[in-house]
Amino acid sequence: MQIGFIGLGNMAKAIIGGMLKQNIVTQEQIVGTAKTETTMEKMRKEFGIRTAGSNKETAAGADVLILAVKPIFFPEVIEEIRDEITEDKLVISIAAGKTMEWIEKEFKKPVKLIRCMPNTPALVGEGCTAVCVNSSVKCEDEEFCLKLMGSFGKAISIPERLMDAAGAVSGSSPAYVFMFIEAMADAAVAAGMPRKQAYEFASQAVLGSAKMVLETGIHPGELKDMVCSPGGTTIEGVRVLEEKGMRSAVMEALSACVEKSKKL
Ligand SMILES: NC(=O)C1=CN([C@@H]2O[C@H](COP(=O)(O)OP(=O)(O)OC[C@H]3O[C@@H](n4cnc5c(N)ncnc54)[C@H](O)[C@@H]3O)[C@@H](O)[C@H]2O)C=CC1
Ligand SMILES: O=C(O)[C@@H]1CCC=N1
Repeated sequence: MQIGFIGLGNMAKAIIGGMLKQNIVTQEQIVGTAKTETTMEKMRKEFGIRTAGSNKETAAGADVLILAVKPIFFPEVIEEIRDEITEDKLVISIAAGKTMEWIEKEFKKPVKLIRCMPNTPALVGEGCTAVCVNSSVKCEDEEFCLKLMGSFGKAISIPERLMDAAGAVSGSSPAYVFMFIEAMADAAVAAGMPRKQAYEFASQAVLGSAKMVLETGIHPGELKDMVCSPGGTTIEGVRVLEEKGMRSAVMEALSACVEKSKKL
């Protein structure tokens, strides 16, 4: 089984790093291409994977081909590899916004196609990938894809109409969570804490809170109430967050993300 990557940027790196860490595939099974030789050299050094001389070569040698370039480059990449995509090959797109119907039309022929929306926490085995498939994909291909994407976190099948929402709440949301961690750490630094320690506290609090939601099944609102002692310190912060429109800001941000995805 050869896994090909077209595009070796942030997301491909996270997926490759995650797959190798979990021993789901070996370095010898991964081949990829990027725009520049510098990127490919870095990937060979960092992950020990192979790189090919062209996208065509990567596509030709791959049983499973992951398209990991920016959505805007899809037409030129598909044009380049079209002839190499035989009906036995599984093509996985991780691009935001590009529907399976649009991608298949670009290929100008039926393609065994899976659309995924991963996120960068894949790199540390805590990714979350939304998966949907087209009608050419067999049950065992979908199972295989869920296993592959599940090797570096969770993999969840969803209908394609939810892909834009998945992009916001999962694909993009790590960026918003990192901003939240930075902001909390900045406040701790302002209150005198050394920066390194501030990141440690803020990150562990986010990790622990997320675990509580996932593992206890208790509603996030109830978990919040458990932190707010009557007349205590936390509720003062909650009051300020409500006053500054934190929930609304987050909802507006994710809605903007969904809208942008629909336009890609
Ligand atoms: N970064 C993220 O957190 C996530 C990204 N995605 C999707 O993943 C895809 C890639 O995004 P990033 O990794 O963030 O982008 P990036 O800019 O970090 O990487 C893109 C890669 O594509 C390569 N590339 C560009 N044109 C090429 C061509 N003609 N042939 C071969 N390689 C080419 C570049 O050299 C680079 O290695 C996008 O479609 C994005 O929507 C999906 C989920 C999360
Ligand atoms: O910003 C982007 O377009 C990609 C898609 C999801 C996360 N990053």
